[in-house]
Amino acid sequence: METLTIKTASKTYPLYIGKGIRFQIQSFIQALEREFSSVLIITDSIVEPLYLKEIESSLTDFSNVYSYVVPAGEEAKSFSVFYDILTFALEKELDRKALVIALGGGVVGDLAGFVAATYMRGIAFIQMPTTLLAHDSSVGGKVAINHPLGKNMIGAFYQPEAVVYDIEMLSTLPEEQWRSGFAEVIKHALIWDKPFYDWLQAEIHTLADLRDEKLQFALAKGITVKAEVVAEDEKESGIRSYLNFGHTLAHAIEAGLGYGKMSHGDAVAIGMLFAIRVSEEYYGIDLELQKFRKWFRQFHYPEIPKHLDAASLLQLMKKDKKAQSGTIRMVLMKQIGEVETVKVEDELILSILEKELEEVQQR
Ligand SMILES: NC(=O)c1ccc[n+]([C@@H]2O[C@H](COP(=O)([O-])OP(=O)(O)OC[C@H]3O[C@@H](n4cnc5c(N)ncnc54)[C@H](O)[C@@H]3O)[C@@H](O)[C@H]2O)c1
Ligand SMILES: O=C(O)C(=O)C[C@@H](O)[C@H](O)[C@H](O)COP(=O)(O)O
Ligand SMILES: [Zn+2]
Repeated sequence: METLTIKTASKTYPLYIGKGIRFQIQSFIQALEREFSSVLIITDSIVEPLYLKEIESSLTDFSNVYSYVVPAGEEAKSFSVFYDILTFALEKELDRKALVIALGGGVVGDLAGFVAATYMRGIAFIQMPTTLLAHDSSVGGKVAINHPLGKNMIGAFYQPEAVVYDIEMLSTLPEEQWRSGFAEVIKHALIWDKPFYDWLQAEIHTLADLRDEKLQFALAKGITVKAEVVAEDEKESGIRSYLNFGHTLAHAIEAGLGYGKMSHGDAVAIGMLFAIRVSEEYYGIDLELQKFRKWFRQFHYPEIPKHLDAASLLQLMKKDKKAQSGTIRMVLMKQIGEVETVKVEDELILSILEKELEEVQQR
């Protein structure tokens, strides 16, 4: 097991990563040296039959352990599910000393974290990520639910007490979730760490290459990038926006298609290629987009859905949280490992979106 330390302006907490460590959850809670009155585990309907009992039975010190199971998938990051969990917590008379455990992927982490952030104005929570993608979502304290008009529009910055990442649980992930999560690993390398990107290029040719030591190495590297960024800028007043590389278009695609129709990571992969293309035009440089496309194709990321329309995507991109006074701000790449967040004219975005859609329609 490795222990990383996540330092932010509001809180410093441990991230434990290793195989089989879910069974040690009780000792990780003891290490917090705090008294908790009860535990509320929030999980989803796919993770529940796989891991919930193991976690419940490992919580040996508590007599009050409650579990709440939400439907699997992005649709659970909704007002109605959020409200139902709060109702459940109130009915069970959870008090301010209750502890929430988010057992699941990014959906459960974001949702349960937002429950913890708002219940009685904030109670403690622990992230127990179960997906590859959640190496990103479980760190840094962005918690949120979606609005039909935009992704993660209602949320908070609220850090967990600890992250317990048992990567043995990734063994049950379906192929498309490995692909989705790997997009955020690539993102972390692209925005911050060229040697890590070179290592990924050299070592990871198919998703099956992400095994054992390579998996833990890649995750620890990705988490380290995220940790370094949020250590400098917890609440996204500056460089934290780099973590949004690829997300301006990704979130527009997710909202435009309807939440859950395309995985977050697939949308981010499309969004990163788009951001690289915009960067080439914006800076007048050659970033060798075709090489990125070729590498991404090896993992079978989808293309931009051809039935989407450029003008509607542009409107959705204007709702992005980085936008200012109706002007889109995107994270663009100058070279691998170096990005910046800049205002981009609608005309440039629209023309590249139109070209992308035309090219996909012709294939
Ligand atoms: N807060 C952040 O900083 C941050 C960062 C990145 C992404 N996100 C958010 O995270 C969400 C995506 O997270 P995700 O990709 O983990 O999606 P997810 O939580 O929906 O999980 C993907 C699927 O895998 C299933 N699953 C989870 N763990 C499993 C396991 N161990 N074995 C088998 N199946 C399992 C889930 O039930 C679900 O069907 C999006 O809502 C995105 O906006 C947040
Ligand atoms: O942690 C961050 O900051 C990120 O931007 C990480 C992203 O991968 C993640 O999808 C995040 O939820 C996006 O945040 P948002 O503010 O654009 O909703
Ligand atoms: Zn993301």
